[in-house]
Amino acid sequence: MSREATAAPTGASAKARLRAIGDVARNPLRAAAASGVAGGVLVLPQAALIAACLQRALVDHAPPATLLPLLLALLATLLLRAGLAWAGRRLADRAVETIRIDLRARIARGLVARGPVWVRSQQSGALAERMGAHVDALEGYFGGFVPLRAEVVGVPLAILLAAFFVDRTVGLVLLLTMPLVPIFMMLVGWGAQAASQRQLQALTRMGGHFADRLRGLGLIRLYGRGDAELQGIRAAAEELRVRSLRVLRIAFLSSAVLEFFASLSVAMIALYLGLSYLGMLDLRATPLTLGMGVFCLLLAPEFYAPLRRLATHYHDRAAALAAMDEIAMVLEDDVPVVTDDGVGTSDASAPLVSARGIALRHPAATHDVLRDITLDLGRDQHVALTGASGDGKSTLLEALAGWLPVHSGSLQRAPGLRIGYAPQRPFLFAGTLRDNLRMAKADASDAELEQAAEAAQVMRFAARLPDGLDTVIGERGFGLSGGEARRVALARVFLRDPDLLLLDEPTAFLDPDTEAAVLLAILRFAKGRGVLMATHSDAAQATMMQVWHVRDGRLHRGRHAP
Ligand SMILES: Nc1ncnc2c1ncn2[C@@H]1O[C@H](COP(=O)(O)OP(=O)(O)OP(=O)(O)O)[C@@H](O)[C@H]1O
Repeated sequence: MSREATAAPTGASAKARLRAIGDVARNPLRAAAASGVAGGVLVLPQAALIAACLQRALVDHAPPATLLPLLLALLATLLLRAGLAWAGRRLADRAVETIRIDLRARIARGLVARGPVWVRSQQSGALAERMGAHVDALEGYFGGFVPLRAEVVGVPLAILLAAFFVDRTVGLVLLLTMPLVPIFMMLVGWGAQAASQRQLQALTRMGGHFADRLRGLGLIRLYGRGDAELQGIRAAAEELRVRSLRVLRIAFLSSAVLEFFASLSVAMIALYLGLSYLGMLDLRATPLTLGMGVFCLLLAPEFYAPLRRLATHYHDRAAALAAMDEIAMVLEDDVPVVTDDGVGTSDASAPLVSARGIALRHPAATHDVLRDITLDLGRDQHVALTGASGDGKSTLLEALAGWLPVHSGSLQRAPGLRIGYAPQRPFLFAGTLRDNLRMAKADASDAELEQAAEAAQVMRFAARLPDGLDTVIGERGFGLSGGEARRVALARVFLRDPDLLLLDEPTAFLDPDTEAAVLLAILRFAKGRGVLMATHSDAAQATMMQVWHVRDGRLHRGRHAP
């Protein structure tokens, strides 16, 4: 039997999750970082070659032809650096694309695993934001920040060593100013993550708000609420603007801090070199040549260049951490899992589903809709489920179908059980009726589709449509009546060839004639299968062997067929 069990949330931090997500593109990310470091270190020969050219041309007065090899080597270095930068960019882009695709797939799997009841409890616009804008918010982190991390360590270290080698004072200035930069960046970064999180939450809220209002546009017009709703959208957009500006302010501040320290230390080096040339400062054992000075001056800004680039991506890290917290809500990792405990039996008399003392509660609700439900449903057991509106019939069907995890107790299903569930509000996609039916069985032949449509009385209305089953219907079944949409859902159940049919008011909205035909089709199809049918219809109840009632949160057994 399969059993529903709740997996403990992993509770992983956003940082650990980001690391795990980056694992799918570990190699391109490493290669991008390596080309960044190589390109950065090449600044040493580049500066050395420029310095040597100037020394020979201006101080040694060497003939121009002798400079040619140096100039060619310089050109080769520049080309190599450009090539490495291009390759690094390509690799980082490829890594970002891989991560994006993988993450979106994981979010989709998370949504599927959480089930339609959970998804229904969320704002669809907010979910779309998590899949769209929030995933895109990781681009700057993986495409910019991550490859730069290695560069920030490797390149300044190489430059520092070279500077010490040429002039100890210059090396010392670089060494002393270096720690100031990360310290200030960290101070700024503390506020950045919280601000990014608030910005993303505002974005989620606005997306959710907007998508909801768009869907209910007809209703908004009907009740003349257009202006009031516009105010709501304006307020959500204003909140987003304020929070985005706060994030930008922090980003600019961190860049300004860095620029300040970088400029200050370059100025200190320039001052030291100038004073040395003028003979006003003498800290060296040997005289300072023009080439040495140029080399140091060229290297000084390059020393801070990776850090400056990292600073521009520093708020990307904060944004990525904030986005990760939002995305984690819909990832697959923390979803209750259905495990197979292997106690099932192929015995035809064994129940298809078996519940022991289950309590059912909707996500975010504070009380159980149903409690202490114990039931077995076997093959050839046909049960009508009745009860007052809102007493929990649909809730029980959703739990048996696996859409709603049980709150407590145990629910077991026979291994490999095929369930056909026709919900009260079936979801129909924009497309042809035929496409909508084929969802239940992708490889169904046209004959199979037509047979299922005929049995579920879909052909009664489809035959009158201009293109029959090839008629295009709108999103959520636009263009079909409530009764017609339910018959499409029933045809899907027939196509699925299930062991257990869970039908939620399949004959609601139908005229007595069509209802009788639908009930007959269900009965014919139900042979050798289990059926639980929620219904308010006396005619539907009369066709079932047993009637179960839900009342006051409990299940009561009723009539048995003779
Ligand atoms: N997503 C949800 N969150 C919180 N409560 C919910 C949610 N969905 C349904 N409920 C509540 O659960 C209770 C049972 O609802 P359910 O749809 O199962 O009733 P029902 O017996 O099928 O009603 P009907 O005959 O009108 O279809 C109702 O009080 C309803 O308000």
